[in-house]
Amino acid sequence: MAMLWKHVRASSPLLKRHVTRAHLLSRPFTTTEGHRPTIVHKRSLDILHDPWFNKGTAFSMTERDRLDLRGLLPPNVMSPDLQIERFMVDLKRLEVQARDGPSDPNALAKWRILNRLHDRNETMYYKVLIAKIEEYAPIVYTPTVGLVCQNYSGLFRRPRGMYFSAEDRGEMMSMVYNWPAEQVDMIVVTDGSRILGLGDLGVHGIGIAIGKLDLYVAAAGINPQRVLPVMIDVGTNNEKLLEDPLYLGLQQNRLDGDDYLAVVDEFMEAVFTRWPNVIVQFEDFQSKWAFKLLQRYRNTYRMFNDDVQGTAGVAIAGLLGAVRAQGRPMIDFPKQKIVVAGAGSAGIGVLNAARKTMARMLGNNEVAFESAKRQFWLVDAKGLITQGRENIDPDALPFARNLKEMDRQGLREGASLEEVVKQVKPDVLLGLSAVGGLFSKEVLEALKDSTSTRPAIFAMSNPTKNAECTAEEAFSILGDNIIFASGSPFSNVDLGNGHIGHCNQGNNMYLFPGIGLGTLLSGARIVSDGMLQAAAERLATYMSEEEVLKGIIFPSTSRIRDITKKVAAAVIKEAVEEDLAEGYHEMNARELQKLSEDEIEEYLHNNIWSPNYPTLVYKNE
Ligand SMILES: NC(=O)C1=CN([C@@H]2O[C@H](COP(=O)(O)OP(=O)(O)OC[C@H]3O[C@@H](n4cnc5c(N)ncnc54)[C@H](O)[C@@H]3O)[C@@H](O)[C@H]2O)C=CC1
Ligand SMILES: CC(=O)C(=O)O
Ligand SMILES: [Mg+2]
Repeated sequence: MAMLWKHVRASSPLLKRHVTRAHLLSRPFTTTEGHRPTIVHKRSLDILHDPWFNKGTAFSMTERDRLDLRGLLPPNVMSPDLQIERFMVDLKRLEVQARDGPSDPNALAKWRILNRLHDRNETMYYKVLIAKIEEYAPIVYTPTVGLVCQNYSGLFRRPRGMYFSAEDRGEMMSMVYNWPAEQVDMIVVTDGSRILGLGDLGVHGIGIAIGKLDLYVAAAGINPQRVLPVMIDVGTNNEKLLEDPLYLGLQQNRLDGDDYLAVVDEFMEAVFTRWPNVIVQFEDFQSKWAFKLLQRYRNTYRMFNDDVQGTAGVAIAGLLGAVRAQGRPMIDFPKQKIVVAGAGSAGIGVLNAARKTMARMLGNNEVAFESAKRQFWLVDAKGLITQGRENIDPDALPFARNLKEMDRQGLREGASLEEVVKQVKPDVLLGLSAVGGLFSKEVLEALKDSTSTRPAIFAMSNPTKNAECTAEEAFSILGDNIIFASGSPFSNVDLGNGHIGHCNQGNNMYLFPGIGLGTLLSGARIVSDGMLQAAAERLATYMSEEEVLKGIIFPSTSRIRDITKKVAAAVIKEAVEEDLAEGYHEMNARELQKLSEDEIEEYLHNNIWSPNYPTLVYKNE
């Protein structure tokens, strides 16, 4: 974020007056929209160079006069729509020879064009993104964001977000005031240690935090002036980066143990001191720290881990959708046999949530919880995990299979994925391994013997090249009577017999924006398990019976604003029911409790940011 913004403030003073409930519902709290003007303390070129306020050729003549802009822009005043049309001509030129979206060879060039727009005019950038989210989510988010992080030292132009490094110990509490915004609603923080399935990308991983926050703005309508991408740079263990003279981060090995914790603790204290109501989303931390940090902070701060908790919710929704797609009721979920490849933060997060969901359906008692774990077979880099595994990871231990039981199934410690699929004949094969092609021809062939009437394949690893299999591979080997979902988007597959294999995108993008928005507008003290469960259940019931039977278990990204609102409403309701909601701005806890479901929707509708240019008025500071 350009430092020249530092002394600029958008102020929209809240009028002190008696506030009625109807007024609370109807009045947007976000600053830059609606009819009230936005006060700015700069003029002339400074405005044009400020992406928060710049409108480019859309400045009206009166505004040009008022802000000393006359003569600094070409004379033709353009409507926002025409402005976008002109921008699109440039962007579309690249698509002439493009293949399908996800494997688009021009994806990086498109990202550059969009990023330049982001740098000069945020309102227009988000207008484009929201209008064409299906087309540009794969550019600003997975898969292209992975490529961006891998090439970040060359792509880096203007800084965006904040960097807290191991060198900043003792300074973070004051550094946090260098950020120009008085209010920050959402932080996405990473330490760059496991970016998508691409491993340790060090400081270049900030691209993932930027991409996730783009979705917060586009899907959840969080005001872009109140989001903050953060990189915690504790070094990197990536040998290439350690030796690369162009690397932008600290060239030292990652801090570990208490030294590492001290840096993250200091960061959390600093941001919550300046912005006590902020929500912090942890993103792409290596599994080793993902669980520990979640346990360390989740009962004290408003935070959640997207890879552990967001992914779990999306997977639960997808797994329940797969049951419905077999023409069975969701309550049959505890009968599903599920093989999971990948025992990292994402895989274990999914398993814990799936086990709890099954246990709830089976009576919600200790016996149900114990028996539910028998539905899962967990395979990692060393094969099937059993109680015979040496130095077993404590997070995987609850899912380690009993050796005698496995013997009866013809399996052993370390059995290969193919062997496991052959013996178990699972209903679901779910990959969160980060290994592209792991669901090989042999593994998919073995799945043909599944006892399910409609087996499901979730190749959830990102970006596209890390997907466990492609849609084409799954449908060509198993035919169209399957459910297919992937973390990064694939195009539907034409099976040549008049049948189309439907591709779902199974990505935490369907939940994290709604979890964040619901937490923000409820003012929940923490992000509880109940709130996460409510979010997942809302996503699970979003698709109609007819869609699910066609194999469509997740909405298309073009519906992301709608699903996000529904998820946020479910989160608010749950936060109120659990007595965690402390309210947001003028909507206090008591008022929140009185809202009906319709009123919650209205409250949400009125408090989400839309990309419209506000009228700007200059005032001396
Ligand atoms: N679709 C989505 O919404 C999400 C997808 N992911 C993806 O999940 C992947 C994994 O993420 P994490 O769990 O955090 O990573 P991680 O690195 O902690 O875990 C990877 C796991 O895969 C296992 N593995 C490696 N090779 C294997 C093999 N040949 N067979 C079976 N297992 C193998 C490892 O032993 C490890 O347990 C990443 O690609 C990430 O992009 C993560 C979060 C959300
Ligand atoms: C989607 C996501 O959060 C990941 O692949 O890590
Ligand atoms: Mg992630």
